[in-house]
Amino acid sequence: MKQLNRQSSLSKQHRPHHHRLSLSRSLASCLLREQRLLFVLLGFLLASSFFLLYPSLTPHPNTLSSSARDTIAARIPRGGGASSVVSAAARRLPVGVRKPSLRVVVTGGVGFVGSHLVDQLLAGGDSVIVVDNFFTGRKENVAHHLSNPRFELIRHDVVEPILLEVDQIYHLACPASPVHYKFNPIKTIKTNVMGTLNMLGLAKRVGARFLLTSTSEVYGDPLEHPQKESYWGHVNPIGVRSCYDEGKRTAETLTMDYHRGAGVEEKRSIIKVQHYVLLKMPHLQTLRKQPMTVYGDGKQTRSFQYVSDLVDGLVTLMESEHIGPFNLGNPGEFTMLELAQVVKETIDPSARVEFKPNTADDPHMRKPDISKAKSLLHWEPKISLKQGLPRMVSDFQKRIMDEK
Ligand SMILES: O=C(O)[C@H]1O[C@H](OP(=O)(O)OP(=O)(O)OC[C@H]2O[C@@H](n3ccc(=O)[nH]c3=O)[C@H](O)[C@@H]2O)[C@H](O)[C@@H](O)[C@@H]1O
Repeated sequence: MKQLNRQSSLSKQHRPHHHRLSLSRSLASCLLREQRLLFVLLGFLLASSFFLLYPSLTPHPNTLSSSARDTIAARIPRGGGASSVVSAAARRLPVGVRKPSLRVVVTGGVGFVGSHLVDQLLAGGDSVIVVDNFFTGRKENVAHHLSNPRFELIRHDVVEPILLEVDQIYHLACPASPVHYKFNPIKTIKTNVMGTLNMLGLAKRVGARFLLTSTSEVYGDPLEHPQKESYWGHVNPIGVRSCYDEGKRTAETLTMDYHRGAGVEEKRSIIKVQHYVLLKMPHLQTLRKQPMTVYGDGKQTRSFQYVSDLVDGLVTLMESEHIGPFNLGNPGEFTMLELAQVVKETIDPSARVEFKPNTADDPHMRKPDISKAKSLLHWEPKISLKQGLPRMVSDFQKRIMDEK
């Protein structure tokens, strides 16, 4: 009996130990069960990330080779700033992952900005289709790509619909200088409205990204200085320039409406807008040995951007996940008289200035605020007016030679 009691007291003494043991066992088995689940989850994650990354890791025949990168670098003197494009592209892609080749449409691609953009896209390994009606653009601007199998040139007016299978659309087609857009104002507004509608319709149908090149003219004669993207502008809606200013503003409205609508109907379509301040320098007149025309008293201010900086900004914006508008301009502000002086100093000290009466609704000042592009796109122009002018001389001299 004593023994029995001792045993029962012993078993009582051992019970907490047993209890702890069984507790830790059940805890261990529970952990093991959970770990199993953890291992299953880990395996699933590894497998899915492998399959997601696999297509981009597979080398594509058209992906950027080191020699293609050299080609970009070799173009820097002509376009300038291309090295920053390579670094901008590299910034967004993980190490070892190459940019897949895309099919890209550039409307207005034989124009001044368009042709420099085409150079860069082809150098980056993309396939490019240019759609242009040759209103102001010239075939010579893209002649060096005609034998490239990744390049296609279509003579087409964007006011008519066009069907293409593409991944990205850069919509640049538009008469751009006052002389050209005032030449046929009805056609100018038709191009901006119907042309933009047609290209947006295409973007929606094929799920392509869309980028509209707007203009700083949407700010009109601004009452805010410098101009932020949030500024609504001060535009004469019935003046002689409104076919262009209001045309581009409507094009922006359409783009944002398609973006908002497309967010519901077509999730793949990411629509972007941008403004920029134009650079077309230097005065071709100086190179042609003609006097430089300065309208009004020449005290109106403008900002001038070197074309490669702009192209860099356009590509960076298209590749990013941000929706516009973005000011892609150079905040350096000059009066027209200061510009004429810089042109004289850098191109021809004997160049003369000829004053002419100013055109109606000419803006008094223009300077973009680019803080949004700087903080979100990590983009800013690199080439100043003084650095840009000499670089452009050889390019423009070649254009003048081609004209003869
Ligand atoms: O903000 C600006 O100043 C302009 O900058 C660029 O224009 P840009 O390259 O300077 O001017 P052009 O060399 O005249 O290029 C315009 C291109 O559009 C083409 N275009 C013009 C009119 C038209 O109806 N369809 C069309 O395809 C022209 O043939 C030309 O190739 C952009 O293409 C314009 O959208 C923008 O308005």
